Amino acid sequence: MNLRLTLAKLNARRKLIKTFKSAGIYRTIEGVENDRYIYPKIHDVSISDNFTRLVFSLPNGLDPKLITKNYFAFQQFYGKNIEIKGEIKTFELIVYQHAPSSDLPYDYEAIKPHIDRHKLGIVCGQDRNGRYVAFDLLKHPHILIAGETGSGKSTQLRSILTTLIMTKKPSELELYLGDCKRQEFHIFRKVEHVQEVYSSARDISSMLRKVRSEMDRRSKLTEVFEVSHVDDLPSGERVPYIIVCIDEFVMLRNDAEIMYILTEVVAIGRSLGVLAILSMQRPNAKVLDTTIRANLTVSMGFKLRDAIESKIVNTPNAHLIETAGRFVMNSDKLYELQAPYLEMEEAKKLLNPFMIQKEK
Ligand SMILES: Nc1ncnc2c1ncn2[C@@H]1O[C@H](COP(=O)(O)OP(=O)(O)OP(=O)(O)O)[C@@H](O)[C@H]1O
Repeated sequence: MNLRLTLAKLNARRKLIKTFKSAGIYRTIEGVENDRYIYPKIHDVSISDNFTRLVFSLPNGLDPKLITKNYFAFQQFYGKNIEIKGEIKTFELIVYQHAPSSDLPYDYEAIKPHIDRHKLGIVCGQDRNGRYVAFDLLKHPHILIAGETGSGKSTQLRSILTTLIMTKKPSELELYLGDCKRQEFHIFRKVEHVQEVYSSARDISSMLRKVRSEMDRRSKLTEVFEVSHVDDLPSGERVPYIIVCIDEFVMLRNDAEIMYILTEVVAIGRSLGVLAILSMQRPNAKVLDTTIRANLTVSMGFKLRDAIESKIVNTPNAHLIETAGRFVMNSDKLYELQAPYLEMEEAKKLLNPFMIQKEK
């Protein structure tokens, strides 16, 4: 092996041990004279043109959440362009040479194969290697999208909803949309999948009451047919998935009934095929410090204002993002992704075939 590569690997390994030390990622065994520290074990270091990859595993008994909590320490040592994969014991730290591309025009044909693998595929964006990342909303139910004004969260909502509409039939998916800023969802109003689009708290409240009574009905159906998920109902009883999507839902925080129903949706909706996507500009611990937060299993943190907001949203370092459309996603794993850019006019064109005449 060439000497330069060996040295580079040794350096990367040393830096990782320093990171563990400075972030307190180790187990302490208290001894009579001296305490002993057990650090994670580094199994492999590989270096390619574009990235360095380090694989390590935690000593038994060490809380894996320490890794996500100390994401900043990894960035302090390795720079901003890193990604950490892994869940319980074994993790991969990938240190990239370059930031992800900031130019990713929305391309339905390129996205489709990635979401077709899932029952209810959600397109997220591309990672640094140009790979699309998508997930199944049924497996990771309920999404929080946060970001300050101009960070790209409405564009992301638009791309997620447009993609869902293009991939699912109206008999498979129903959308209930709350547009508190009255800016975003008008383009979906006439789409066949869209049951309702409302802006005022009063209307959104009555829309959510309908969703709740549908949840009650589905709950009874699952009891009668003794199944644990609506997908397992007999074919004659199958129901479409429902997605409740509310842009800037913090504006509704004073409406107790709305918050109550949203809490119910995120707490029990999954097995009933009722899922939520909520967005907010200013993450607010009061609004999120409830059952709602605990049940939103995916967070997408676009540019946030400060470290406190990044912490509330659970997307470390989202406040350090500099580019619109870039975000940190936390769905068990952390990703840094670039969202597809879908302009309003382009979305309208894509939605055109799904428009129907509706009563006012
Ligand atoms: N995925 C993207 N790729 C490149 N540029 C983007 C992307 N998303 C958004 N932008 C740029 O950022 C601008 C603002 O985007 P967007 O309206 O989605 O932000 P926002 O966070 O929803 O802001 P607001 O809360 O004010 O509505 C867009 O007009 C566009 O120029």
